[in-house]
Amino acid sequence: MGLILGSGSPRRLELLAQLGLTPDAILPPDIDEDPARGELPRPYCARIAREKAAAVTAASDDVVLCADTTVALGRRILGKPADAGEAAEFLLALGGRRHQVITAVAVRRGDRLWTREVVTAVKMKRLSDAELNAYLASDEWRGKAGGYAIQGLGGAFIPWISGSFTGVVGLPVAETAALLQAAGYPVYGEAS
Ligand SMILES: Cc1cn([C@H]2C[C@H](O)[C@@H](COP(=O)(O)OP(=O)(O)OP(=O)(O)O)O2)c(=O)[nH]c1=O
Repeated sequence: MGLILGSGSPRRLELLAQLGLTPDAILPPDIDEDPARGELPRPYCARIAREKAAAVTAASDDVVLCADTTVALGRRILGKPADAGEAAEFLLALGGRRHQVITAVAVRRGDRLWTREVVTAVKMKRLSDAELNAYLASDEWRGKAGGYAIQGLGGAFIPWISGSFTGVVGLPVAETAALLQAAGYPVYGEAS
């Protein structure tokens, strides 16, 4: 039985390492991540994680781990900003308010699938022009849902969260360990 990380996110690889796990292969899936018209953030995030898991080619006994992180501002889905202008728009919309960060995890073994959605409430302070400009110049917004990363410079804008810190970063480790165990993967060395 091999562990396949179906993700190109370096954060997910690091968070897996936090559990003491190293994947046997890293196979980032290539799927269309556009939301459907009117699709709400949580079902969208769960759907994308499932589609990622389905898109990874693996042997029937391999365990495939995929996830998707979506920032939700009310009913609005904030994906990865296309450019600095969009990142600025997201950060101005998020500042001074609470939003939700959803990470859906999907574990597949053969045709069996185990999934969890982890929702974390996050408060971002209202950003001054200097803070916004410094953050845009840092490039840390690139490739991050909602245009920020709590684990970097962006952490200075987050005075409060309620939920899973590792979920916000991209892979909630407690739930991931439970899903891998449910799929029979020996997280703590035990076979099943
Ligand atoms: C909100 C937030 C998101 N992110 C990142 C995690 C994810 O990598 C990214 C959301 O994009 P995803 O589409 O979830 O993942 P990805 O494209 O990086 O990788 P893959 O689809 O191959 O698994 O945003 C942070 O690193 N910190 C944060 O605080």
